[in-house]
Amino acid sequence: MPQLSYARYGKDNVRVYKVQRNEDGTQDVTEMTVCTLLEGDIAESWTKADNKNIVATDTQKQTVYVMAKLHPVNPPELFASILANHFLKQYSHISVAHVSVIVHRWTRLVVDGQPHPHSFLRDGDETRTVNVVARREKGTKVTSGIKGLLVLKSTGSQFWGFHRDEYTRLPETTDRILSTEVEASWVWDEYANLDDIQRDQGVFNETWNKARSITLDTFAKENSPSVQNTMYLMSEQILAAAPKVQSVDYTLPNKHYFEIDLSWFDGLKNTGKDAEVYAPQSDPNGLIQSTVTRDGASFTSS
Ligand SMILES: O=c1[nH]c(=O)c2[nH]c(=O)[nH]c2[nH]1
Repeated sequence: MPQLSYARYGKDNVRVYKVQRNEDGTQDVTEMTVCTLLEGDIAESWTKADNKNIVATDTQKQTVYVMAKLHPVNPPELFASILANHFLKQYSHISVAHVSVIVHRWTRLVVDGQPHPHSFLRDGDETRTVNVVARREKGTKVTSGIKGLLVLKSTGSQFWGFHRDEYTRLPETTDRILSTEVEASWVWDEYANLDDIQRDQGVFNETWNKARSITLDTFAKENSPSVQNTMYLMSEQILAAAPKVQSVDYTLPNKHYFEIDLSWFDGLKNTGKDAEVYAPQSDPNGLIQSTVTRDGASFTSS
């Protein structure tokens, strides 16, 4: 007999914008994309065509809008937790609520040397990410992150001493271009309830800013021996800076820039120390991933 061994459902790509009108006449804006997914006593919709326990995905979407009106949307960790816990409170047959939030950049414009009160710039595709899983009677797991942060350094990166055998063609290098699109996330110690998350709300923005600076500073300053080592140094520093973070994940593509031999054209020198013109590669790319946990924390790869 086939069995429904896992099911969840919800609304993805719910786009929400909220404005905050401040007393001094300035305005703040937040634009986000939300995904909600619910688990619980819902199997009979799949197996018996009985929808009585189905909170329609449209209802979930309307709830996102109502919660965004009734509650702060910043920090996104708090908003996602409010939303997830609302689903558990409102629907006794729902046992797990997953909420993810992607916050898009709207950076205040500087006009005539002054921050403009109500005009903003989309300065890049980088997003702030939050993933919350609230389990009935078990607490709320919050994961925060950065995605789409594209960086490049034109020197200060090496890669040598790697394993060589009959399949190896890559030469060793002590000076190469390093470029990656940072995806980083950090998992918070599990929260027992929404009040604890509310109490901690200041720490989420602070940690996001620190994680972003650590990522950028380490990328720029280290003479990197490998993407692997660089991401480990970043992870260690985030754990040191945020005592309530239990683990840090990085996913870093290695976006290659190939040297071009132009010696066929009048003996032009464009390799090694003479390399100036390179061919950026869209694919394939290296892909380096790791999870760094605090001492004693266990981890099983999925
Ligand atoms: O930093 C790197 N790590 C690797 O594992 C690797 N492999 C490769 O071809 N280039 C690189 N660079």
